[in-house]
Amino acid sequence: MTAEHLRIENVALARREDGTASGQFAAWINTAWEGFYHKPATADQLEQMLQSHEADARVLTGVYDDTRPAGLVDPLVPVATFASFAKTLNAGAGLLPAHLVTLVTVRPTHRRRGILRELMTGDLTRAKAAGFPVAALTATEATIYGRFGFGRVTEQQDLQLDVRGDVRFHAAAVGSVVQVAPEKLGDIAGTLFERFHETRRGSVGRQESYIRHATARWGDDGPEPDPKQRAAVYLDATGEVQGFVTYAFAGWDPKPVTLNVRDLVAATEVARRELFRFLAAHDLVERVSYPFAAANDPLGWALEDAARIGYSERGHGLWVRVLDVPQAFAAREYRGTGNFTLRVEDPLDLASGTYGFEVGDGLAVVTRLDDDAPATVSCDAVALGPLLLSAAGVAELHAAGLLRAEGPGEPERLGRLLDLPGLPHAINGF
Ligand SMILES: CC(=O)SCCNC(=O)CCNC(=O)[C@H](O)C(C)(C)COP(=O)(O)OP(=O)(O)OC[C@H]1O[C@@H](n2cnc3c(N)ncnc32)[C@H](O)[C@@H]1OP(=O)(O)O
Repeated sequence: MTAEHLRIENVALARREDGTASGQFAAWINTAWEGFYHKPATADQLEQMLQSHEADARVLTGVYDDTRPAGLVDPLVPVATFASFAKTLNAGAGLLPAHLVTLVTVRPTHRRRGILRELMTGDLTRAKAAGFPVAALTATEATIYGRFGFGRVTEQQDLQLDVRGDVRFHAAAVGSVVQVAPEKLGDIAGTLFERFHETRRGSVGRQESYIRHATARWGDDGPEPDPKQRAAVYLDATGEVQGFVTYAFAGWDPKPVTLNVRDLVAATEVARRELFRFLAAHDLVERVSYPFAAANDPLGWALEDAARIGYSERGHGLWVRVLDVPQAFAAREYRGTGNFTLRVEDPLDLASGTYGFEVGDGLAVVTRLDDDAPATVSCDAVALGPLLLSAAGVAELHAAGLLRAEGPGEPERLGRLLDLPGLPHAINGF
């Protein structure tokens, strides 16, 4: 529990009479930025942040410590920040309303006193009451959020493509790539992402900042225009736009000379391949670096020489917390026909219970049973995210100790119902 002198307050997305961001909003943003070691926001940046927060309809929470000496500290400055907003998660057979958590910071003077625990517990409880079947976040450190029932569902890594010489692809080029001014991506970027999002298991909806980045109104250094950014779109043989990429030259000093992809969204695998072919065709550049590669990126199969690809910065991507088991697991795909009973133990008591699954025709009917109904398999809340998105096979989750199956051969039988081809993947963070 936080101490009595700490106040938890909702921070309004408010403006002063002159239209600029309110002092409380400004102090909240600057505290959150300080938590991630950014410089304080300029007035223009604050306005950008306010607009994007309004577009996302974000809910901001600040924690205030009134015992700090008033002469030394502006009382509007929080000691902790926490934000959430609503998007969707592609669970495989449908898009689930998803409660997204972001900008969690606690000042060093107040850390490890239970502030995060209190904020997260209250927030997830309210999200469940509001009807969200899942919550999600992208984490700075892997060891923080499992205790709150978030399980890792995607991996992401930097892909480095060696583009020295002639990069050869198995398939002949199709369609065409057109270089465009980034501002032309205004409508295209959102539409293409929605097409990707509707088809890719594990994808999570994008916040407003992605459009601002795509159009170079925001750059790598924050919410301000970035003239370094370039853009291109891919058109298929019928002339329909099927993908876009934004990228920037990293300069002549870092070696190898690198082109950094900032965003690449393709509605088809062919569009993705052709955008990489375009990137690989840049003269004077030795390497193309792409930051959102999946654990087993398909680009390797497109190249005659897969050894041109290297990976670095392998890390966790999206973390998912199931809040409502029947609703979440009804939006997932299944295989075969059969049934099983799952018991969930949840330290926050949000998803606890025993659930019956009747699987058939690629879907499942999931119902809550009496808590003491016999279970064929049991797990803690932290395993629900990976199980929901089939981020690992049942046998792997069982061997990892995340799933406990009650009989010989049970993991294999459940795997035949639950294991899906391919891995979930998300191409954004928040
Ligand atoms: C979704 C996002 O925004 S990800 C970004 C998270 N923020 C950051 O990384 C910025 C820098 N770090 C911080 O601001 C803080 O240290 C936070 C937010 C990570 C933790 O806040 P605190 O208030 O200190 O956490 P709190 O005291 O509530 O700890 C809750 C639990 O998490 C654990 N914990 C807290 N921080 C960490 C950590 N960095 N690594 C591992 N465990 C942690 C605590 O041990 C505690 O465990 P327990 O309750 O099971 O015994």
